[in-house]
Amino acid sequence: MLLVDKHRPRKLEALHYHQGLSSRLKALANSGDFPHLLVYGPSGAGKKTRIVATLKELYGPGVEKIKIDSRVFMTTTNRKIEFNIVASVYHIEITPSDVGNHDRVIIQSLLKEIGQTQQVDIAAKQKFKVVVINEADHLTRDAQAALRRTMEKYSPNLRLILIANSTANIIAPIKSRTLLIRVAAPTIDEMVGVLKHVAELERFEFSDKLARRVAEESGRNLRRALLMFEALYAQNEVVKDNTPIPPPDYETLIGQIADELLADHSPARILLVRAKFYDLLTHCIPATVILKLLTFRLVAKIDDVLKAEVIKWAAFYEHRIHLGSKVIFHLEAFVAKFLRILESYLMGMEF
Ligand SMILES: Nc1ncnc2c1ncn2[C@@H]1O[C@H](COP(=O)(O)OP(=O)(O)OP(=O)(O)O)[C@@H](O)[C@H]1O
Repeated sequence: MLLVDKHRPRKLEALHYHQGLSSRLKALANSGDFPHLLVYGPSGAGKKTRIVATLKELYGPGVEKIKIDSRVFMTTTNRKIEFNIVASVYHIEITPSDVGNHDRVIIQSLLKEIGQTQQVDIAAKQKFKVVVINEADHLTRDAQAALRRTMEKYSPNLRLILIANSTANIIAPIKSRTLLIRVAAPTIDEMVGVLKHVAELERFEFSDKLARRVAEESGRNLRRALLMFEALYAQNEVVKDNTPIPPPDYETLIGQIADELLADHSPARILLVRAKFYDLLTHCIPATVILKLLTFRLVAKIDDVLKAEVIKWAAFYEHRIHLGSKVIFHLEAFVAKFLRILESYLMGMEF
């Protein structure tokens, strides 16, 4: 098991930082009047960990016994869409953005079904079920409107916890019906505290100086810091204060893709790079993360006049990724576009 999972705190009291927030969540969970929540903050700040701990406070340890259900939904055009649900007796967790534009169907059918049934366990501490919605900021407008309606209609049986990176894409009526909770990224000192704690549990020698370097290089993303910390010990027999910190494997691979594209601009390169894209995708690296990192790597190495154009097309294909279903097409299309822009520039043509 990876350290990020092995040492993930399971209770609100065990969370290392933002103590004020933990005690507020605890008070809410015990108040008997739990509201809908919108939890937002940057990646790796500990949103999910905090929510799982809150659910435990609400329902007790039974909430940790989860199973994965695969369900099939029908769209209005009679297309079948498969969708996975993570559920315990007390709550369910969904990521509607997995089905792109069909997210409204999921929200409507699933929430209606849950909202109309009461808690099965009579001894449950709460009468309502909780629905955790991941990546709520990627929901389409239609899905958000459907969500807003369910919030009003089924509120006796249902509480929503929406997770998002930012509230910018969330419609105002949802914001006004939820309690907004911001989970800020931990400070470097707070991260050093967590890293030292994990090192102690694993009995690793870990100096403050090295902990600080890991925290700083992770960009205040705690998950990334813990992964880097683990890689550091897995790849080196002796770890010193100045041992280079290896970047995650997927970043190295994306760096290689960027170098290969810059070295040769032929169509054959696109084919070669495709295998690497598949490799990343099968390891569950989201296509948007691949596109973003690849763009940053490419932009750092091209002429200034091209930068704005490349970023514009990266944004265009990122949008396409959200709309379409075969992400590989859009990654390849971006690569082809990039090579065309570069070639045109090198040949002195308009791009
Ligand atoms: N308060 C905390 N104390 C100690 N460790 C923590 C704390 N919060 C989070 N962590 C660690 O950081 C890791 C990342 O946290 P988490 O998955 O909750 O982040 P997130 O904000 O939901 O990220 P993302 O938005 O990318 O899904 C967890 O696996 C856990 O090990």
